[in-house]
Amino acid sequence: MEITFYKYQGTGNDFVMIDDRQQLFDVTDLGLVSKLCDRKFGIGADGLILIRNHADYDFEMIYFNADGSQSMCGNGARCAVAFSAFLGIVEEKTDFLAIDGAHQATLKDGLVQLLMGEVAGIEEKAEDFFVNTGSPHHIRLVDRVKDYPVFAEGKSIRYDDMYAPSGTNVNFVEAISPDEIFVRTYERGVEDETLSCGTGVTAAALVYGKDQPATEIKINTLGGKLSVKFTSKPSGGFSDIWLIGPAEQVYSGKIKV
Ligand SMILES: N[C@@H](CCC[C@H](N)C(=O)O)C(=O)O
Repeated sequence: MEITFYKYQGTGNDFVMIDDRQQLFDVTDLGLVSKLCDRKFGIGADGLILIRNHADYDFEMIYFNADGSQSMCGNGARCAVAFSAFLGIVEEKTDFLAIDGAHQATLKDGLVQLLMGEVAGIEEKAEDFFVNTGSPHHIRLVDRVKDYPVFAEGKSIRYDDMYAPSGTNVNFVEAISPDEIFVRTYERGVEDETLSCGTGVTAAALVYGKDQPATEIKINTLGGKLSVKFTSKPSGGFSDIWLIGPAEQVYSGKIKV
């Protein structure tokens, strides 16, 4: 059998995208997901996304990490919006469904603005923080993040007993100015540092932004620039959280499986 795929990237977080409106992809075949995401034996990607029809939404995004596990993916969702526009399913605005619920998004000139789910609050974890932005994120503020041992420290926190059994993603954040940060992320399910993580930078922006007057934080990642806008609630939670950044088709092809 051959599968037609499209490869997308959003600030270097890369995804195999499949138009699965015919529902031909076996979502229980996690070995196939891992194989397609394998950088040596498959196409190679941080994750795989299926676009399916949904009765109440423009489309449904089904996201898998490279190891076949599932969670919400912010950069993947931005790429799914761009891919759905490419397929002619949506134009400049969309309402779609993901694993964590309904999302709105707009697409203009290759830039996708994605409305994230509301965040109930930020948990303190000793000197660090934990936020769920659709996926779980541990946040640590550090100096000189470019020199930080992201893989070693990220892996150790990801597997710490406090997050067992499901684990967490881990973000290391350096303050650049009152409205700008640099974020590096160790991703659960990829089990490595990725060039950018959308739900991760969103969590980092909320943790950093809660102590700043700014309501929009500019984000630098190894894969490019994003920004996050939000409204703080008196309860300590956040609403109207927008993740903004580019999403691009890189190539398309067919793979024998
Ligand atoms: N890269 C994603 C996050 C994907 C999910 C994560 N690895 C998890 O399992 O929680 C993003 O852009 O948000």
